[in-house]
Amino acid sequence: MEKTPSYFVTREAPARISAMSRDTKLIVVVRDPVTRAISDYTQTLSKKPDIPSFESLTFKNRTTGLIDTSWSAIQIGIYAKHLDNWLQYFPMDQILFVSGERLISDPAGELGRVQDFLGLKRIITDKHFYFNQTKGFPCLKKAEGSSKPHCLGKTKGRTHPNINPEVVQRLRDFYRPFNMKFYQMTGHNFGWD
Ligand SMILES: Nc1ncnc2c1ncn2[C@@H]1O[C@H](COP(=O)(O)OS(=O)(=O)O)[C@@H](OP(=O)(O)O)[C@H]1O
Repeated sequence: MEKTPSYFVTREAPARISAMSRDTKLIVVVRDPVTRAISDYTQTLSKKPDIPSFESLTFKNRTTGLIDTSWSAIQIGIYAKHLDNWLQYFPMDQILFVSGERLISDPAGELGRVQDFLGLKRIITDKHFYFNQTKGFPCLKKAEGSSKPHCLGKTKGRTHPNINPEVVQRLRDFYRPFNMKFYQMTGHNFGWD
């Protein structure tokens, strides 16, 4: 498996994948774009501790509240815009949007949707997961080819920095219309607003 959020937001990706096979099934994990942006920033911060604050990168102009939509952490969360681009090449029924929130609260349920979408028998169920209190996330009871439990690594599920609540609110307001459009396009309310 090869995965990166870059595919979803790269303009040329749908045409290229369609040229390989028009029957490709596409799976995209989406989460609240505000949390996503903070998660993205947290990842960059872990590699480059000297970067400016989240708050200062968010705005083109802090006084007017103008958001810097060219900052990739913010740009990636404008899901409706990216989906528009994919729909030029693929029908909606070839794209599955997995809820990042439900992947944590109900991993078996969300993987059930993935298995159905791929036309697979539902092999992965509730029985395969347990909630690991230390990790704070669901983990596999048995990893593939092993009898031991397995959680994702340290780079998944990092603690996010505290962000100024006014900045978070401004971002919520910014994303709301794009989220609404995304819910309409997918026929699914992800519950971010
Ligand atoms: N079971 C389980 N364990 C740990 N983490 C989990 C799990 N399910 C979902 N997540 C969320 O996955 C987020 C990181 O995955 P990504 O796909 O964004 O990582 S990456 O972009 O490929 O590096 C990661 O985001 P952060 O919390 O911001 O680190 C998690 O919230």
